[in-house]
Amino acid sequence: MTAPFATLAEFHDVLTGLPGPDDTAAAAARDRDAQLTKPPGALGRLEELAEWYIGWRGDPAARCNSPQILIFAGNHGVTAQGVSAFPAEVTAQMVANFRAGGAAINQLARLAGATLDIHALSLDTPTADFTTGHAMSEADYVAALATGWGAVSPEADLVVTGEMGIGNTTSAAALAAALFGGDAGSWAGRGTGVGDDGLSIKRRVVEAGVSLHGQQGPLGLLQCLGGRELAAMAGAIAGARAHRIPVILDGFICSAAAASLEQAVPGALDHTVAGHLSAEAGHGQILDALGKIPLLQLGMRLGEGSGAALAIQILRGALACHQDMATFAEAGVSDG
Ligand SMILES: Cc1cc2ncn([C@H]3O[C@H](COP(=O)(O)O)[C@@H](O)[C@H]3O)c2cc1C
Ligand SMILES: O=C(O)c1cccnc1
Repeated sequence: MTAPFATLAEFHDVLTGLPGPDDTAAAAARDRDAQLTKPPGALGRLEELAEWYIGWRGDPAARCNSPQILIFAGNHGVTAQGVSAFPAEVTAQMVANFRAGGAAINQLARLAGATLDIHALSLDTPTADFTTGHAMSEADYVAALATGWGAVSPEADLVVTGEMGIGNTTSAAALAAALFGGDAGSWAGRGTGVGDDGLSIKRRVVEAGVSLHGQQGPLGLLQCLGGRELAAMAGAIAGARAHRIPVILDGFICSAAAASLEQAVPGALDHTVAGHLSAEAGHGQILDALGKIPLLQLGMRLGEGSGAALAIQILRGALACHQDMATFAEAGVSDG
């Protein structure tokens, strides 16, 4: 679908006007849950997950049959400062690997029966180094938001947003630091595995980025400190909501990009859940600030949408129980 915005101001307006959940469908889900053959609350978070999903789909009989995993790839000028354990060429090499089926996300997408769409965003033109200027011009930024928005398939019933971009944990750390405050350097983690020297550089880079751009508003911060793949994830998260498609967020980078939306328009992430808690330092702080409790905690720190892809099965478990369990009346089980 073509994006209904051509400027950042228009994107902000669109974000403000996106639909909310269907309270009637959510109430029907709550009502049915109370009749299912289990003690009240015994399925724990699966119960709220089913109600959340059904509310956003607006359909009491909703199932998750057609998940779509989107991977956006971008390159970062800031890598020249030595912030990653891997060279920038790896971004394009991994895009080729995704297309050939050889990455972790290919295996997890196949298991989930999800479509996997790869969008490489101007890999030959890295963003500008955010310690000296805006990472993206407004035109580049809006184009990336629009790519994300347009990548969402209206036929999907769930979206997972993932990314690939060497250097993007530095970008995400700077964005989170600027959005949430605190000691800027402490938002930097080891990413692909930088040593102590690399981590010191990262901390200084994050501090420099925050001191240069920290006065921007949330969507301006995504332009100044983010990357094309972060902007595209944000655009896809917003675009999914326009179709009433719930979203499972992935790790640190995805959550930082998503947080810009929530800071710009509170409630903008209500149609999302956190798929997992990444091992990257700072992810827990972002999720706490967003009020999101991750579904999984597996010590993963990969990105690519991998943690969120695994969480699809948790959502399916919630919906299978909700839709297919017998009620007390149907099964002839005495209720409490
Ligand atoms: C082979 C390989 C596959 C990956 N898949 C995801 N990432 C992850 O690591 C990168 C971020 O870490 P940093 O900021 O330290 O560069 C991103 O591309 C992210 O998706 C990968 C990284 C590598 C090396
Ligand atoms: O949590 C993530 O998204 C992450 C962490 C480290 C490296 N790449 C991605």
